[in-house]
Amino acid sequence: MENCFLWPEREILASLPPLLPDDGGRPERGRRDRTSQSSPGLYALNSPPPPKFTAMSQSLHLVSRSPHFTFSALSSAHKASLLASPCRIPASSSFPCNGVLSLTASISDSSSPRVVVSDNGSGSVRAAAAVADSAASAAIEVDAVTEVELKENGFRSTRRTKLVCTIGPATCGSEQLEALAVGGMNVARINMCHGTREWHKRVIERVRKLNEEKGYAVAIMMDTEGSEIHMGDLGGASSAKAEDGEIWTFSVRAFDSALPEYTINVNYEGFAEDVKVGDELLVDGGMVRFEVIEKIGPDVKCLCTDPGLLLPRANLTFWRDGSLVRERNAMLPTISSKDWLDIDFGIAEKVDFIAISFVKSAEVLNHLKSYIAARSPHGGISVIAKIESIDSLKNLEEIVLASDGAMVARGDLGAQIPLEQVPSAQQKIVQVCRQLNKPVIVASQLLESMIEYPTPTRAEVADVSEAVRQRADALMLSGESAMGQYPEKALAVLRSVSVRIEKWWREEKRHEAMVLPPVGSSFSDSISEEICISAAKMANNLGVDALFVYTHSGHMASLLSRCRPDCPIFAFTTTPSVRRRLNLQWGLIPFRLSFSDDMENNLNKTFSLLKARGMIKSGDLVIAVSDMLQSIQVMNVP
Ligand SMILES: Nc1ncnc2c1ncn2[C@@H]1O[C@H](COP(=O)(O)OP(=O)(O)O)[C@@H](O)[C@H]1O
Ligand SMILES: C=C(OP(=O)(O)O)C(=O)O
Ligand SMILES: [K+]
Ligand SMILES: [Mg+2]
Repeated sequence: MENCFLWPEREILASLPPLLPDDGGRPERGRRDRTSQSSPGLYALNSPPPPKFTAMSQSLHLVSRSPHFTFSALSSAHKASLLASPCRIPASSSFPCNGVLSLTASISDSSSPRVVVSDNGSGSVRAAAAVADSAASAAIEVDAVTEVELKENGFRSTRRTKLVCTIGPATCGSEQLEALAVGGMNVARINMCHGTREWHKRVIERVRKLNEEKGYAVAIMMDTEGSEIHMGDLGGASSAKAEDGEIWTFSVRAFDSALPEYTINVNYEGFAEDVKVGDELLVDGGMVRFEVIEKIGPDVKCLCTDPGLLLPRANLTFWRDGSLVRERNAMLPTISSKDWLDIDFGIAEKVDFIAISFVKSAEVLNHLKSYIAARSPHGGISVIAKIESIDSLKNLEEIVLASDGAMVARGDLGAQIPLEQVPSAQQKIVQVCRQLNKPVIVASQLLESMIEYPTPTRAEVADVSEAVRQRADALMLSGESAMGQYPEKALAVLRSVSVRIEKWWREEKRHEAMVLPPVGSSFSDSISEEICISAAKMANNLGVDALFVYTHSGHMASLLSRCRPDCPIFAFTTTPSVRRRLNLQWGLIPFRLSFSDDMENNLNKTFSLLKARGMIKSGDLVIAVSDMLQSIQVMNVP
């Protein structure tokens, strides 16, 4: 028994190179390879399923003849409601006929099986594949980096956790951007708190050009500045050192000429009125601390009590008797007039995501979404709510519900609540997002030391691991990629830690039993949810190689992603912008593909296109779902 534990342990050590641009590790074996698994030790540890393979192929054939198969994929609650009220299925729904009877009828109609369990040699399949082959115009687009990763590692070991990189002076050039794309960046974030719109526009253009010319699908996220209180630009200096015992002046005056020595500009006009003598002033959530000792008109004199480096535009908070002071600054609008101009810029540039800083309630998100909808009718922009204030924690559920996704913005959050409360807040936010089916990004200081050093601390690796283990959709780099010395190395660490922890977690089979409450508002939505939950469960139980989802809006893909299945999810969508936005969601490999309502045709076309590119092979076991036809199909790739 001990050996069984030693073997995989050794494999882990052997395949874990030191901070390793390589995703480390061997390909996880596909379903068919498992039968030839030569090392029984792995299975002794993992305790899954040599017997399952034989049982599985038998049950597949059995299942193909069972008219109840699709039906049993629905939960008993929905079965009951389907039976009780067939007329609730809207006539416009994508069911082939109306209501429940058609569901059973179509299943028992063997010429048009809704549950297709491969009969690989079937002439009709081959003929259809030939048709698909000849339709060479129907090309398929997938991220060039993902394609290489799929081919090299086998698709069961592709990375499920998505990676967001903040672009700054260290990474704004085309070559640096390309290096990040190659390194696995799924989303490039631009922070409107820094730089000019022209600067950001050039970054967007470079990313788009790389996507077009090199076949990447990097999405763009624009992050608003928000109405936070922050310091000015330090008169052009890249930083300033504040030493213990020094007295600095924080002023709301506009200085025409150079800043006087030991003077800091503050962007919030009410600052001098709001602070009181004795308050504690925190720069960047405590990286430097001051005590307010005197107020003289617009100037506030402060004594440095914790020395440190002041960075341009660093965030400021002030505390009284151990609590954050939120006086009039709490009344500042979430979206400032400058933010609205930035949002107009984002809409004009067709960014994929707009992240809103310091969200306090759902109201502002609803307002913004209607603003965007009126100006960008194609609906190509998702709104991400940054959870980084006390108010956003108080109103977490309504905010997440009103958003298209959320960010655990730990930088500012840690300046607004005690640091020791940040981990539980993170866990809660990740969980709420998962339950409400919204993608969630864990951000800030994941690899902070890598701004200066080429290797992360062990504690940072543990922090990244925890976010991956919580199954957050995405991890984000801030200063590490924007202005650090080792942006690519930092990205490589996120990548290798993600892949390693995901694999470990699958092998350990310690999947959390998270209850996924219904999120749909219509009956048709509920059916989609149940189908996805069932398909994901089947995929795990049968050990399938991939889930395929055909989706116009991306919704069905996100429902599958929410289930966090063991196998990757190939998400096919017709729209490039949907494809880019799916890049933020856990486990999804987005493809652009034009497809029809004819699922059999879609599948055959997909199989032949993916086979031609060496991304799947005959015999791979696939489960397919779609938002055109509410069905689950199980088949081997012909
Ligand atoms: N567009 C930019 N131009 C210049 N510096 C930037 C830019 N974006 C980010 N940075 C630098 O990277 C650091 C980390 O980025 P980020 O976390 O997004 O901002 P912040 O520190 O203001 O929260 C910033 O403090 C800033 O020094
Ligand atoms: C991501 C964050 O926001 P920003 O970097 O814009 O301050 C944060 O506060 O953690
Ligand atoms: K910001
Ligand atoms: Mg912030």
